[in-house]
This record gives sequence, structure tokens and C-alpha cells, in this order.
Amino acid sequence: MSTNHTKSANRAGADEPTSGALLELKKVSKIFGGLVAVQDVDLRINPGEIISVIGPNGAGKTTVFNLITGIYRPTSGEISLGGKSVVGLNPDQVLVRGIARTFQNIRLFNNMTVMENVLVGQHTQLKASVLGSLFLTKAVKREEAEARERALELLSFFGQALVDRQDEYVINLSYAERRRVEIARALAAKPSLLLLDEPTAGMNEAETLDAVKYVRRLRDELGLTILLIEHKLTVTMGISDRIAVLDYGRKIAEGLPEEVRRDERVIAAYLGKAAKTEQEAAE
Ligand SMILES: Nc1ncnc2c1ncn2[C@@H]1O[C@H](COP(=O)(O)OP(=O)(O)OP(=O)(O)O)[C@@H](O)[C@H]1O
Repeated sequence: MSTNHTKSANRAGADEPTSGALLELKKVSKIFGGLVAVQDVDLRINPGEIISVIGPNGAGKTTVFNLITGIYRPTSGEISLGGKSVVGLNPDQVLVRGIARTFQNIRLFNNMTVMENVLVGQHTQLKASVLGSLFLTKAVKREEAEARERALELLSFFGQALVDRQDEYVINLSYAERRRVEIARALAAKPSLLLLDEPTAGMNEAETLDAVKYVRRLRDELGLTILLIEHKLTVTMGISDRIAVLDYGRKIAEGLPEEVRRDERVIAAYLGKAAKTEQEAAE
């Protein structure tokens, strides 16, 4: 174990005071049958941070996201948001608590428009009763108008293009545009924490640069705290306040980007391979 690793591992050590974290994972494990997908993972995310989770394929990154968002229940360990446990809540309840996410494979309703997709994201915020919706009462109409206005505001975060294309079916949008709509839909739930699963996957260089800019703006302008899984090293190294590295379900390092970059275990487990893959892709 390198010195850097020891130092960075202590950063999230059990002895540190745990108050003030927005999200905290304590010794979280997930076992599928006999397979340990995530083992004793500790992670603290402070308000306003951008934290990346990296690691080789199958390291447990997506499982961590699924545990945080209530898709899976941890086999053991504790997950809390603002000091309150979210273990045992279903994904909708976790969303109401303030954790929204996007998916590795974009999950939008392709047979619905851009606007409709963002409106769906607001369902946790709407108050109208079923009866009210049935008879389109004044209150319902007002709520609907407000929801549309807010959806437009969210789309305009990404510039005018999506506002102009609000009535387009999402299937007709480019991949990068669909990613933006998916984030707008996540924002519609008014989260405090946003989980982005490979936000630049499948994007070209210009689209990736654009995505990096808006991820920063999500934090700087909207005050969101962001946890992301990202394979592109140029993105993670440039955007993250801290990086946590998983390998075979365990967190093998955590620290500032430059600390993680120098960590021998990380280089052996991931960075060597990842850097080579990026270089091969560039050639
Ligand atoms: N529902 C499941 N049932 C059984 N095994 C699972 C399940 N979900 C994940 N796993 C296993 O858990 C391990 C971690 O998978 P996970 O998808 O979290 O890795 P990852 O780091 O996100 O990988 P990638 O970078 O390829 O997306 C893998 O061995 C995977 O096969």
C-alpha cells in the first residue's frame, strides 16, 4: 500500500466526525448470492462537492448507485442523507428525500416529447388529487401551467436548443441532447444530490467538454451536490473535488485527483489499464 493510499484512505476513516455530510455510506456491503458486489464501502459527500467513483468494469460502481437510490437494499451497512437513514426506502421515496439520478443507458420515455419527459420528473412535486385532475379544476390547471413553466426553466439551463425542441419526441434527439433531457428530468424532482452514471458515455470530445461545463454549473449555479461514475480520466481528473476508487467491490483509495493519480494500487488496478485504453482510443 502506498503512502498516498494510506493518507487518502484515512480521509474517510471511521474516526472522523460524521456531522455535516450530505450523503454518508458506512460499511455498506451488497452480496448477490455468493458474489460480493460491494464490500464495506465508506463514503462521505459534503454539500457542494463533486465526487467521482471510478474503477474497472464490475468493480461495483453501479451497484453503489443502486444501493443509494433504493433499487437495492444493502446486505449490511448504513446509508444516510442529511443524517437520516434512507435504507429500506423505495426509489420513489429516496427521490422525495432529495436524491435524483440518471442512468448508464439513458432511460427516457421515447414515445413522449421533451416537455412530457420533464413533466413526468415533477410527479413527486405535484399536489393535485385524482378527482381534481379528472375535472380539470382551476387549481389543477394552474398547477399544470406552473409545471410547464418550471420544465422550460430546467430545459433552458442547457441553452435555447431544448426549449425550441420541447415538443419533439425524444427519440429524434441526438444522444447528447437526450442526456441533457434526462438531467432536466432528474432536476424536476428538486434534488439536493444528483447521481450521474457515466454522463459523457458515447459523447464525442466537444459534447464531453460541454457536459463537463454543465456538470460544474449544476453545482455552481444550482447548488447541487454531485456524485458521478465516469470512465473518462480527463473528465474525472478535471472535474472532481475528490475521487473514490473501487476494485472488486472494495474502496481501495480516496482522495484529491492528483493523490489518486499517484496511488500505486489505483495505477495497478485501474489507471494503468484506463490510461492505455484512452491512449488507444485517441490513436
Ligand atoms: N442484480 C445483480 N445480480 C447479481 N450480480 C450482480 C447484480 N448487479 C451487479 N452484479 C454483479 O456485481 C458486480 C458489480 O457490478 P456493477 O455493475 O456494480 O459494476 P460496475 O463497476 O458498475 O461495472 P461497469 O463499469 O461495467 O458498469 C459484478 O460482478 C456484477 O456482475
